[in-house]
Amino acid sequence: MSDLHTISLIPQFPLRRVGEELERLRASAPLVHCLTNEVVQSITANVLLALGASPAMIVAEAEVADFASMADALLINVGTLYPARLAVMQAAVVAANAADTPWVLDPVAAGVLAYRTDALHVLMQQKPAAIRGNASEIMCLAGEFASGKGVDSTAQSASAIAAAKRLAQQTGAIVVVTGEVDYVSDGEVTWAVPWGHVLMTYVVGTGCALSAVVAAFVAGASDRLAAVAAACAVMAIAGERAESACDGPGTFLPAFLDALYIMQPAMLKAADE
Ligand SMILES: Nc1ncnc2c1ncn2[C@@H]1O[C@H](COP(=O)(O)OP(=O)(O)O)[C@@H](O)[C@H]1O
Ligand SMILES: Cc1ncsc1CCOP(=O)(O)O
Ligand SMILES: [Mg+2]
Repeated sequence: MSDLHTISLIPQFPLRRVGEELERLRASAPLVHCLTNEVVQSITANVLLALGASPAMIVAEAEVADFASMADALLINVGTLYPARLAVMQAAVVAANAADTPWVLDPVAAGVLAYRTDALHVLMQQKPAAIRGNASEIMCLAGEFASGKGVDSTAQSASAIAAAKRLAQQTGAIVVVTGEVDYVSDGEVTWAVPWGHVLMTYVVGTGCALSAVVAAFVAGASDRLAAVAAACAVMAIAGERAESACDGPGTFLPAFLDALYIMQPAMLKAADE
């Protein structure tokens, strides 16, 4: 089947379900343990707070296992990986799995460098609830010969749909490949999440912050596929609204945080009626 035919058959995730999932997140205000890179600490915490979740960046080796056990979800982002950080991430993942804390993997720059790619191949076998990456990253983890331009993708998300499905089947995780359209798959069912704006790629950390939002939505979710798709939709819709209220990257970020904060579940639910 051609790629174009496959894409045309992928249904759009319904706004009604986005509203329901956002309502659930706001009611539970999940505590999200973030082990992420230095570049995006602030945008990640601010995005989670604007949405109604509680971020905490607990990084000490002596504390991560305990905190991963008490958090509602854990984020592992390898953007600025080095040996001590990897050891801390491994300890957090083991503790999260022991405590049934769902965790999300952001494979920043998978395929670009051997050290992080090898580490990611180990991490992805440790039962992440979700994996969120751009097209180059997802294709690499799925076993294709792919390499981005540093942390950025050199491929379109549509060209990584088959890779996302395969990676979901291999790992048991919900897999998201982001780009102009995000695709979210459990290996059987795949949703398309449109909206968004290219200006989101001119502000560092929108992808990393999305992975933290995926963790927040996965916390306590009874339908993980829907939770992850809703996370993507909320970010994309906020990106689109922020673009229409800003002049460029500098004013995008505050407008984006405002759009997340004022997003109303009831309006999303009514939009499908
Ligand atoms: N061309 C685009 N048009 C609309 N939204 C986009 C576009 N590219 C990326 N996005 C959005 O930006 C966010 C970050 O995605 P992406 O740039 O793929 O991740 P990363 O920053 O990890 O490379 C996602 O919410 C995605 O939907
Ligand atoms: C620029 C950079 N360098 C290492 S991690 C990082 C942030 C990447 O953020 P994102 O994947 O959200 O674009
Ligand atoms: Mg990224």
